[in-house]
Amino acid sequence: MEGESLTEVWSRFAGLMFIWGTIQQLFPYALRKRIESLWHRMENYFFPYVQITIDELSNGKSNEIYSQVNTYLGSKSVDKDAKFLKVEKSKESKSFAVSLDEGEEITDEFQGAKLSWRSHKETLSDDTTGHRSRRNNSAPMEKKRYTITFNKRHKEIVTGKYLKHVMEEGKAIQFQNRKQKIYSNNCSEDWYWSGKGMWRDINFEHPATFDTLAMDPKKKGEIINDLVAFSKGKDYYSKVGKAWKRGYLLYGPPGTGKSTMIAAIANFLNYDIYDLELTSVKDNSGLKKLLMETTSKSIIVIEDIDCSIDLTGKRKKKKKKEKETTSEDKEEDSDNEKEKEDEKKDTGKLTLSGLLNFIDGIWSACGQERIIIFTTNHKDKLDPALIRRGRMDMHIEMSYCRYEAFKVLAKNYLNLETHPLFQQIQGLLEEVDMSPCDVAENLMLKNASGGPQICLDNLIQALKEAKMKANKDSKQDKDKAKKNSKKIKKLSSKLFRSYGSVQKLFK
Ligand SMILES: Nc1ncnc2c1ncn2[C@@H]1O[C@H](COP(=O)(O)OP(=O)(O)OP(=O)(O)O)[C@@H](O)[C@H]1O
Ligand SMILES: [Mg+2]
Repeated sequence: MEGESLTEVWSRFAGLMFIWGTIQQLFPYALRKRIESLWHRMENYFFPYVQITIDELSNGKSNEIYSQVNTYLGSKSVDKDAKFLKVEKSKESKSFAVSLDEGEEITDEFQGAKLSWRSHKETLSDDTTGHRSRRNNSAPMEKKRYTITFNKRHKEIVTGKYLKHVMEEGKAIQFQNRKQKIYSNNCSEDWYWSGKGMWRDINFEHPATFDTLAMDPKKKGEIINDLVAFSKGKDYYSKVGKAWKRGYLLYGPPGTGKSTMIAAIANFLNYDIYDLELTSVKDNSGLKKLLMETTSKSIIVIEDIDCSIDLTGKRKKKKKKEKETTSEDKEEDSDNEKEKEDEKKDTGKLTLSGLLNFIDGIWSACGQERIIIFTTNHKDKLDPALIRRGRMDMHIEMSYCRYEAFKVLAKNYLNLETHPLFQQIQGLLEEVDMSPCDVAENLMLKNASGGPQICLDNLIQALKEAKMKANKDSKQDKDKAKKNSKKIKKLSSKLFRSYGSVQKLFK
C-alpha cells in the first residue's frame, strides 16, 4: 500500500468487497457466516479506514457544506502543492476563488488525524439517470462530490470537530471574499432588490479607512481596540449572557467625519451596512420586520437621529407616572383613560419605545455580531433612554480639526509629513474651530500646476479669515450683551424709582 493515497486504497478495497460479495453467495449459509466474521476481523486489521462523501447537491438543492468544503480546500491547495487547480469568479465575489480540479487529491491534518480529500466529477449519461440528463438540451448533467478518507479511530474528531472547523473556515473565507453591500429601506430605482424583502442593496465601495480618518490618534486607537474586542467576542458575549451586539453614538458638528467613520468601521470589519431611514418606517412592526431581515456581521446605521422622527419621550411620562403616589382614585381613572387613548393613537406609529426595543429588546438578538450606530449633531436633544450605556455603549465625539487630525489630512491629501508652515497652522488650529471637512477642502489640489505650498497657504488664509470672523462675532456678541445689560440696568432703576413713588403714595 506504500505510495498509494488513502482514497486510492479505499477504491481498491471497495472493488475487492464487491467481488467478495458476489463469490460468497456460492457458499452454504453456515460457512458463509464464519467467513464473514473472519473477513470483518481482517478488514479491521488491514483496512481501518472510513470514507465520508459530500455531494454538491442534496435533494436537488445546492449543499451548503459542499460549497464551504470547496472554498476551504481551495485555500489549502495553495500551500499543499496540489497540481491541478481551478479558478472561478462570481459576480458576488471580490476576487477569484481557487478550488481542486477533478480527481485531484490533497491531505490535511487536524488534532493528530491525517485526512485525505479527493474531488470527483461524474458526467451522468441518459442511461444512468433513466431520463434526459441534459440541461437546455446542451450540457450533460454533472455530479460533483468530495470524499474524505481517514482512520476509523479518528471518526469522533472528524465528525465532531473537524467538519465544523472546515465549514467555519470555508464560510469565513467566503465572507472575506464577498463584495460588501450597503442596504437601504428608502432608495431610488437604480438600487437592486436585495432578496431581503424590505431592503434594497448596492455594492459598497467607500474608500475611507482608519488610516485616512483624521482624528486624535489616541481616540482612534481606543475605537479600533473596541471593535477588535467586539468582533472576537463571541465566546465572551455568550459567557456573560449578552446579545452579541454593540452600539456607538457618533456626535459632533457637521463635517467632522461621522459618516466617514461609519465607512471606516465597515471597511475595517468587512461588514455590510444597513442604512435605516426612520422617516420611511411606518410603525413599530415595520421596524421589527426590517430588523428581522438584516444579517449578522453588519452595521445598522441611523443618521441624524435627532431629526429623523419625532420620538417624543412617552416613556418618560410613563416613568414619571409610576413614581407619583396616586391617592385620588378619580385622578387615577382619568390618567388611565388618557394612557389608553395615547396607546391607541400610538398603534400604527413609530414610537420611542419601538425604537428602544429595536436596539435592545428581545428581537434585537435575532442576528449575531451586529453594530448599531446613531449619528447626531445635537447629542443634548436626544432622549437619555435612547443613548444610555448598554444601548449606545460608546459615545464618540467627532470634533473640530486640531493639529493631530490635520497631520493625517496633510499626509492623505498632500503626502506631507512635515513642512515649515505646519507650526503656523498648528497655532491657528488651536485658536480656530474648523471642521476636518473644511480643512480637507483647502488641502485639495485644485489644478495640476498647484503644489502643496499653495494648498497650505490657502489653508492658512482660510484659518485667518475664520479667526477674524470669530473675533468679530464674539465682539458683536459682547457689544450686544453690554447693550442688554445697560438696558436691564436702566429698566431696573426705573422700576426701583416707581416702586419708591408708590411707597410714598401709600405713606
Ligand atoms: N475626520 C475626518 N477625516 C477625514 N476626512 C474627513 C473627516 N471629517 C470630514 N472629512 C471629509 O469631509 C467630508 C464630509 O464628512 P462627513 O460626511 O463624514 O461629515 P459628517 O460629520 O457626517 O457631517 P454631517 O453631520 O453633516 O453629516 C467627507 O467626505 C470627508 O472627506
Ligand atoms: Mg454625515
